[in-house]
Amino acid sequence: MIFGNLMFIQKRKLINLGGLQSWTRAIATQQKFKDKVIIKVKGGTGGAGCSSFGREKFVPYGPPDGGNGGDGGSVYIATRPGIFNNLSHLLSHYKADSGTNGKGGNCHGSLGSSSIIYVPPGTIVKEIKNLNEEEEQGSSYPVQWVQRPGNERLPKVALEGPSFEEEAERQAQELLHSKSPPMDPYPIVYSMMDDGGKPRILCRGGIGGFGNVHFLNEKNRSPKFATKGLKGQSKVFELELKTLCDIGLVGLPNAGKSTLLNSLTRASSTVGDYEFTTLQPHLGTVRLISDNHIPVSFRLADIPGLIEGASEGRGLGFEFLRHVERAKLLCMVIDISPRAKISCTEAFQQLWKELEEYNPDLLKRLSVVIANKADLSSQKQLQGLEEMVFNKRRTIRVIPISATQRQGMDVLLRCMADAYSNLSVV
Ligand SMILES: Nc1nc2c(ncn2[C@@H]2O[C@H](COP(=O)(O)OP(=O)(O)OP(=O)(O)O)[C@@H](O)[C@H]2O)c(=O)[nH]1
Repeated sequence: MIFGNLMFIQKRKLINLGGLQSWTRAIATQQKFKDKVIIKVKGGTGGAGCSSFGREKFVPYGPPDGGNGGDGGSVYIATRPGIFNNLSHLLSHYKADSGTNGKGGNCHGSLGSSSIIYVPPGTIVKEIKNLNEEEEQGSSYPVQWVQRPGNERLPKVALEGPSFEEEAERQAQELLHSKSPPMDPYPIVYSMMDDGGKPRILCRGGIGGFGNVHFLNEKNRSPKFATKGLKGQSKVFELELKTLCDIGLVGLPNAGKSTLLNSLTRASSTVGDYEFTTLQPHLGTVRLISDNHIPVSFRLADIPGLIEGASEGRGLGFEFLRHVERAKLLCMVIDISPRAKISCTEAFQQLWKELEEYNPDLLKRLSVVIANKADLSSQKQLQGLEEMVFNKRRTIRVIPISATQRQGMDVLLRCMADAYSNLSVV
């Protein structure tokens, strides 16, 4: 609690530092954005089998009746679109529940409950380490006993063939192989797409132990041992969000990207009359009905402001361009008001140049140029921009809007939906 208060005071102090005011306010209010995380995942351990014998009135030495232990739960991964925008909600460790032990009277233990890790579509999952690789080597399972076989009293007549211990080990291996799950690919690599949330396995739970009833045979009529449950798989995964959004809004700082995102979606990206208000991408989902009465939905991201020299690492530089690469389509947002630091044609040229220098393929994704702050600008400025865009590529549309006054939104949305639908068809 004291630590919490200190943090709060420190933030207040920072905010009052004159020139840094705007920067710190932005930092203080923005959530963490993570696009790459490493997680450790562990399946649950199987419950132990039970060694017990039936006891009833007039039956003092009944048959073995130890139940099996329950299998440990597994850990799965699935997509959940619209809930998570990035990977910041993930923890560093995930573990499924263990199965419970078997009991006498042939009562089997219950299965450990499995867990599912949810990620946004576009996440790439890679297994980078198998923590129980040594134990999994070879074709035999590492069997552990609740009570070691061979401790029981041996029959008076010497038996031929394998010892109790060897026989029990062979039986346990046979049982485990018959219950073993299908082999998973190694290493696991999944590309998590919007596939209706179908879970995929990360770590399987351990197989539950076998009760003593399984070890009853001609030679050993009273097996006083059972197996312990196996450990669950334990692996380390790297998760990376490759596709951030369907449409990315790119533009110079202060162009009005956040304002536009907030007015088109339910997102609440920080808006401020200063540069670099946005330091991390924010996402929102646009849902609309197309002219053909078909519901269309796409994810829109407000990508932090691009500045001259970003392709050489200036400003948010590579960080910014990495996010741009993850958008399927791009829309440039350009401030066409006379208040803008540079003219709209210069801004367009600068953005074009930076994207081209970083990766010329990015320009192929450009479908719309949004001429924002049209409420403050004259027709002449808009015409100048339209001519320049037309000369660069005829297929790019220029749409004048006012994000604050919500003017021109219908045309813009229709244009975005068309571009997105064409992309989906391809
Ligand atoms: N008059 C007018 N002002 C606008 C319009 N859109 C945005 N603004 C203002 O422009 C300023 C910057 O808006 P933001 O949405 O924070 O700009 P941004 O592009 O997200 O800025 P960065 O976070 O620096 O990249 C704010 O003061 C907005 O109110 C508009 O259509 N008309």
